[in-house]
Amino acid sequence: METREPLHTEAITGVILAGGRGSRMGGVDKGLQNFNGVPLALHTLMRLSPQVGQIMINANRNLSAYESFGVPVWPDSASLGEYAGPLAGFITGLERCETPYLLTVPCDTPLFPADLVARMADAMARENADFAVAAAREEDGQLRAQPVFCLMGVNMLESLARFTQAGGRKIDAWTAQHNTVIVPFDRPGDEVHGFFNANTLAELHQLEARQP
Ligand SMILES: Nc1nc2c(ncn2[C@@H]2O[C@H](COP(=O)(O)OP(=O)(O)OP(=O)(O)O)[C@@H](O)[C@H]2O)c(=O)[nH]1
Ligand SMILES: [Mg+2]
Repeated sequence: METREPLHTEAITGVILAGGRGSRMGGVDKGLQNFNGVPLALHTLMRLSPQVGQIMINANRNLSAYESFGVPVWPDSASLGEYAGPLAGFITGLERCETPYLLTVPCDTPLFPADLVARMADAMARENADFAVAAAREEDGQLRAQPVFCLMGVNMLESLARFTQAGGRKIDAWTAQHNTVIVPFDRPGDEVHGFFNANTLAELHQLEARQP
C-alpha cells in the first residue's frame, strides 16, 4: 500500500473533551477543577495548542467559564440524548472541525505527551490508517490503548453517525470497524504517568504531586 503524504499538524484541530458528568468526582465539572492552580481544561489547552493548527473545547456545563479561555466552545447536540459518553464529544468535534483532521484529548489527563500529535500524525501517515490511537504501558507491562486520544479524518463523521444511531457508545468498538494504528508512548524518556487520568479528586491530587 502506498504511504500517504506527511500529515502536517496545522491540518489538525484538537478538541478538548470536557463534556462528561464527572460522577466519580462528585458530579463536578471536571475541566474546571484546578490542577496546580490552573483549571484542567486550560492546562490541557496550553499543552495542546502548540501541537495543532486549531483548537476547540467540548463542554456541556458552565460554557461561559470555558469561553473565557479564548477558544471556541461547543456543547453536544441533543441527538444522542444527555451525556451519551465520549463519542458524543467526537461527533461535536467532527461536526465543528474546519480542518481535514481531528484529534480528541480528554480534559482529565494533564501530563499527556508534548509530542503526542507529532507521533500520532507520523504513525497515521506511515500506516495509511483511518485512525491513530495512543497507547501506554501499564504497571503489569501490557500495552493498553487510550482510545480517547484519537486522531481521525473528518470524513469519519458519517461512519460515527451510523455507529451511534445504531446504539454504539464505545470508542474502541467503533474504531475497530476501520484501519487503526496503535501508537505506543513507552520509549525511554516518555513520562510513565503520561496517560494517567484523574477520575476522582484523590487521583487529581496524586497527579499534581507528580508534575515535574
Ligand atoms: N461530550 C461528552 N464528553 C464526555 C461525555 N462523557 C464523558 N465525556 C468525556 O470523555 C472523557 C472520558 O470520560 P470519563 O473520565 O470516563 O467520564 P467523566 O464523565 O468525565 O467522569 P465519570 O462520570 O466519573 O465517568 C472525558 O474527557 C469526558 O469529559 C459525554 O456525555 N459527552
Ligand atoms: Mg477519565
